[in-house]
Amino acid sequence: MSSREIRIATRKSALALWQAEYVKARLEQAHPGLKVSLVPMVSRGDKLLDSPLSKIGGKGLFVKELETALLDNEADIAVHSMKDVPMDFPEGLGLFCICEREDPRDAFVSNTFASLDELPLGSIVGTSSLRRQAQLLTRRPDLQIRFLRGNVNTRLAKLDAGEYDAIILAAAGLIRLGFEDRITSAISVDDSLPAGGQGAVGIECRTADSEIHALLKPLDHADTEVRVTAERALNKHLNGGCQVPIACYAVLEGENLWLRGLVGDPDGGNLLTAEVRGPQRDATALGIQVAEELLEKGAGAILQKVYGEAGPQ
Ligand SMILES: NCc1[nH]cc(CCC(=O)O)c1CC(=O)O
Repeated sequence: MSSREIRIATRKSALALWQAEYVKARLEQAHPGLKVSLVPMVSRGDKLLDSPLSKIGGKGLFVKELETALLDNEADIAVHSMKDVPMDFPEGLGLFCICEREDPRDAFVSNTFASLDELPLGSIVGTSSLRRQAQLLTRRPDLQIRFLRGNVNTRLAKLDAGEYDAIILAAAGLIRLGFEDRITSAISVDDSLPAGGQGAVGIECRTADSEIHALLKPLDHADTEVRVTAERALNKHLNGGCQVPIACYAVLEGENLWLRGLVGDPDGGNLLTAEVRGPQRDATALGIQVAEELLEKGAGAILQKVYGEAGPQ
């Protein structure tokens, strides 16, 4: 390999930096002697942490600055949480690597109560995810959902300050940042179906940079890739992402893939579900099939209501 350096564009949040450092370490391990550096940047989404994401232009905000750095040749790769990566890439960029998935579940975090089931009537739960809210309120219509954004540390601090009886976060983020002991209980995917791509890290780079593609190869995780491919196909067909009340989760069963999808009214009480089993090689078609089934069941009206309030994602 050449002696060129790989520059990683990354947001400055603790989780983004952890993920960038993780990719740096994996690249250095796979290619001894390779030079890898971080190019930290502040995204517009990071500057507007107090507004609901859906109201300020969607999660694409976090990705745009990184993509501009790639296109301007100020960096070579961008490391993303797969659940935050929009479905379509700008001309000249694409996703060229998906790393092994961490725990994909949502985590229940509380200083007082052991699990969702033990929350007293009317408890205050912090989350700003419409996906989590829809599933929580369907199961527990008595709960009061309160807005909660900010990075993982901020969210934990708000819980510790007593603003909430419990909060819901992705287990993966907590584990990566060394807060695994804050996970009071992991919520089964049967009770809170994750967001597409949750727990997986992906790497975006220039389509034409075949030298980088080759260097990224050892970080590919085939099982994760096929699962996330099915989940993203579902999301894409529904025009969604993690700021809309869409959940989807794929697992492998030998040669087959089992994909579950869900669209829920954020106010609770109306959860539409669909699932399919089929060959792994049909991952994209299976994602579209589950999305179609959700649309047949009325997902369009729920999503229209959300998009209507927030504008397109
Ligand atoms: N939406 C923000 C976000 N993007 C990725 C993660 C966690 C890590 C992951 O899912 O890979 C989180 C935090 C959360 O949802 O609690």
